[in-house]
Amino acid sequence: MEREVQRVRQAFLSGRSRPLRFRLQQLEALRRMVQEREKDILAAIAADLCKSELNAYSQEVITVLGEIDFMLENLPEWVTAKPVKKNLLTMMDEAYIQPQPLGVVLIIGAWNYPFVLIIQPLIGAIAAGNAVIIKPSELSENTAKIVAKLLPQYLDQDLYVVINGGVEETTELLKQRFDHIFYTGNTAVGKIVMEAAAKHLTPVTLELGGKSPCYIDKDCDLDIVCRRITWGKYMNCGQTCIAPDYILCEASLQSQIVWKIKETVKEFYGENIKESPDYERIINLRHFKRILSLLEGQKIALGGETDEATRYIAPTVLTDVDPKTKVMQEEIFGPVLPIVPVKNVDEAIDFINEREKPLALYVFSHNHKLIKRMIDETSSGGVTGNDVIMHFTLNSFPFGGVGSSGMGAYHGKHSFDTFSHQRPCLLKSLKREGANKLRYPPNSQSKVDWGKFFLLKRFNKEKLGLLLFTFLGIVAAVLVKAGYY
Ligand SMILES: NC(=O)c1ccc[n+]([C@@H]2O[C@H](COP(=O)([O-])OP(=O)(O)OC[C@H]3O[C@@H](n4cnc5c(N)ncnc54)[C@H](O)[C@@H]3O)[C@@H](O)[C@H]2O)c1
Ligand SMILES: CCCCCCCCCCCCCCCC=O
Repeated sequence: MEREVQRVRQAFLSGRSRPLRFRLQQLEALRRMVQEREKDILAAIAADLCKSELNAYSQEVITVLGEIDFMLENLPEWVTAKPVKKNLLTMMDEAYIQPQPLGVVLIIGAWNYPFVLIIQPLIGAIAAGNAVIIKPSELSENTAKIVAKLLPQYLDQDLYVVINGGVEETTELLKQRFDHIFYTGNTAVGKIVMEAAAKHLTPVTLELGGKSPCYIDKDCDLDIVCRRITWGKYMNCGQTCIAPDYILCEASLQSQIVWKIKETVKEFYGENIKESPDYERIINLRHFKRILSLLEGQKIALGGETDEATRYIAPTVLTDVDPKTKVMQEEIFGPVLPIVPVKNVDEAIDFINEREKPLALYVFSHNHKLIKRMIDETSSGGVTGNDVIMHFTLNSFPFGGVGSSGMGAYHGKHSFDTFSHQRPCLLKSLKREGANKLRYPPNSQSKVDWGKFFLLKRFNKEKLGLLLFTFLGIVAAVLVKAGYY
């Protein structure tokens, strides 16, 4: 492992990942890979998650292709040095910020969207000029294998390396020194990653999870609300980091919500959900059993049917859920939707604020002021009003969590920034030494007064007179030199 990381570091130190032309060429090669090997990639995702190729394409490949196009279009502008405002002490100098690559980056992916969750950060890391080691999730083994097979056929083989394996390999990998670690997965492992990173003072981006609430106000169109929630909750069989985890609403709305979700489930997946190409399965038996255990003692208002052999769990809704029960203590990450009755929006806000900060928050209402209030008085990684999931699709947004749902963010320019160091560069001349005397010892009150003037723009009357006098002297000298006198 150590030798592998060394090999990637040597490739980075060769400097070839830095030129803009190289980065663009690698991103174009990555796009070619996705387009030419689309069938293989879709088949691998399908095998891992029992997902139709159409769904794999629209949930993963579209995002990847959109991100590459966006980078190719904007990267030439992002890599350029940006001049900054100067103060009176540096007004004659060159001052700019130069984004530079961090070095060797480790990307650790999760299994639930196994392709996009490693390739989207990879795009950002390449765009910023880094070398990258990618560790796909071992739970989505087909995607892990195809990525390890394809990447070396299209990208620089020493700069971008895939290492496959399980907990043992990841643990070994985390002992090495990286310049940044980008981890996607659960919060418990996030802590392990951060602890390992701390040993080398390596900065981390942690894309974690949590329970994303969904508040439904009584002033809204319940047909539309339930259609949108059904889409976001049962997509990928509920195994989406930003899926609505639970609903908060007035108790009287529950029966209508259940009825409308039931109708929508029928509309989306047909009478026989098991036969639907649009309904996925739980990733493995451990997660299947974990989700089933969340149903114990609950009032099942819809669904609840399961099949262990195929790891099928029907779209399920629970009503009158007690917040103290297990289903409300951990992220569900499956097709189970609890409804927790609250009296009003005040109680909903308190409910959210008494818990860990979620990755996403959803609010449904005709009342724009209520949505704004919910945003102002709570905290979450991202928010979508009157819909779910959709903020993920906008690459002008930073995507990430806050508090226990994560730290740092990516997508579009935010990925470029995450994998770059914003290096301040000040270029002075070796001339004009007279002006520098001000900061050299021995110090004096007069020097401090001039320092206050130059840096804080604060001056006393005496200094103002002197300054005016100096200024008039300079003007007179210029006029004399120009031949006016
Ligand atoms: N914020 C996001 O963008 C995002 C996206 C997807 C999933 N998630 C979250 O991830 C969670 C689901 O993913 P998961 O954690 O089950 O995925 P997972 O089991 O695939 O684990 C994620 C990665 O961590 C590694 N890992 C697991 N145990 C480890 C250990 N003990 N030491 C070191 N590395 C270890 C795995 O090899 C894998 O690469 C959910 O909480 C979900 O909300 C977040
Ligand atoms: C054919 C129509 C395209 C619709 C686009 C909808 C995109 C949904 C993307 C969902 C991906 C969510 C990934 C979240 C990562 C965390 O788990």
